[in-house]
Amino acid sequence: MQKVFDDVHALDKRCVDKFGLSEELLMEHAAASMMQYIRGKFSNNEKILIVCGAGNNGADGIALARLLYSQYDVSILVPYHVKSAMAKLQYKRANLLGVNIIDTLSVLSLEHGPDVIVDCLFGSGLNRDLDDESQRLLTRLNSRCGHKIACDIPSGINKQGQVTTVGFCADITITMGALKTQLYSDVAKDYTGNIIVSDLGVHRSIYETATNTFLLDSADIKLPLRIKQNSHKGSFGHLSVIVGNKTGAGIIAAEAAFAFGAGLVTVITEQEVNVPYHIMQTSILPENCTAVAIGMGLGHDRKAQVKQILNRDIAKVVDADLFHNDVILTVLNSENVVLTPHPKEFCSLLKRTKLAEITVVELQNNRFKYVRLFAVNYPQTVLLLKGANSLITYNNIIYINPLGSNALSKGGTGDVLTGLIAALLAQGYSAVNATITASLAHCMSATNYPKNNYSLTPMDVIEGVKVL
Ligand SMILES: NC(=O)C1=CN([C@@H]2O[C@H](COP(=O)(O)OP(=O)(O)OC[C@H]3O[C@@H](n4cnc5c(N)ncnc54)[C@H](OP(=O)(O)O)[C@@H]3O)[C@@H](O)[C@H]2O)[C@@H](O)CC1
Ligand SMILES: [K+]
Repeated sequence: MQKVFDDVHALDKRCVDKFGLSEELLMEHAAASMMQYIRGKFSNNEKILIVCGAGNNGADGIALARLLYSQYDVSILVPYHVKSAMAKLQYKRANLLGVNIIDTLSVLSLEHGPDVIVDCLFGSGLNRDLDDESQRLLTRLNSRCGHKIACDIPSGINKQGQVTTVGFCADITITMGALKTQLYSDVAKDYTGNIIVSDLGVHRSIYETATNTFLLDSADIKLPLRIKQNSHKGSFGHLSVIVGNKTGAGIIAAEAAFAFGAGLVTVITEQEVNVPYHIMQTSILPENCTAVAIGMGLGHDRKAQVKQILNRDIAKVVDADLFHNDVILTVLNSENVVLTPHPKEFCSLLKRTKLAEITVVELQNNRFKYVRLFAVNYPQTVLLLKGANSLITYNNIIYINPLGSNALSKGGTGDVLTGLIAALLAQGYSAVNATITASLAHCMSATNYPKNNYSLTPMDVIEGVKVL
């Protein structure tokens, strides 16, 4: 788990004030980390184009050019007059050294384009929409071949993680000092490539302060591995899955839960459904069940039974149609409840809770803002907002799961996730731990799928979970 910050300016300033480092020293480390990456990956004399803006992001790039000069065939493109004091200083040094400085892309030959393009146009100082010239430049850079490196933040991604016009499409983002929230918006996922952090003069653990946002990784998974030999099926919980009129959703969730360690799984259904022999079925909630999964494929029927189940003091994961029903309000802020909406369902939840009345577009442009709003008002409820980077919140902390893949953009995969969370709740995991592990398992299964990114089925995700 790594720390993530909304704003690192305060961290830069703290480094200067508290440890006596200078802005110039921090910048030297930023440039050196990009140099190390390039040296580790590219042999001498490769062609490198560094595109530098007027501020300190540009200054990072000009300093990088100085470090790479003579080992590589380096050019810096400086399309605007350099403005910041550091950019002016770095420009002067690069000039004295004899670095090739150009002001337009058209002087570079198209046939022998650069092997590496480093984007240092805008970083954390992007404070307005890109003008036409910058948009054209980024579009042309994106269309060129070559390994693409973004310095700090791909140019065009703003503080909210939005790309309002054009953004630099990087293979890798080398971000300075610490991870930033804006790199983990859903939109940013198509621009950042891999993300690595550069230390800035002190080790990252010293540079970073406290935060309430964390980035999950595969090491955070806690699989329900069984320890005691002296056990029986009841030792691993009894999950009830409420099956609605779209029966498939509940059955998929039940299958997923069985594969993820639940000792017993029962589907609660009004009419007999076709389930595998190892899954039981009945019409009322068994007394000994230890968790419930409810909402998938439920429609708007069975209101009385739904209300009764939601009122039972039992761990539960709530999904799908229930976000369009005021009955959801009855479970908010009770312990051991996990909500798993997709963006449209979350908008409905925000409306029902009277926290906000917004469109899906507004939500997707500001996912962190609205998840925090919900978290502040319902700190005891675990929320998992689905997306390219799913966000999990509990107790005012946000956990980002960056492992999602487009292979999961399929009907039924959400029902698998519900089943995985419910399986862990049934086995006694806390609501937040169940959600973190299930969310990671879901994504890791999809990533491990050996074929391609279009043919994954919910059953493949379940199969993958079996071999994590
Ligand atoms: N602080 C530190 O200690 C360290 C900082 N570091 C580095 O500094 C970076 C932040 O530098 P920064 O604050 O100078 O901002 P930056 O991203 O270069 O952009 C500002 C310039 O862009 C301009 N501009 C903005 N939007 C625009 C638009 N749409 N279209 C056109 N122009 C636009 C804006 O113009 P202005 O608003 O002044 O008119 C200004 O000239 C950070 O990302 C990291 O790489 C590291 O070296 C580590 C140490
Ligand atoms: K950049």
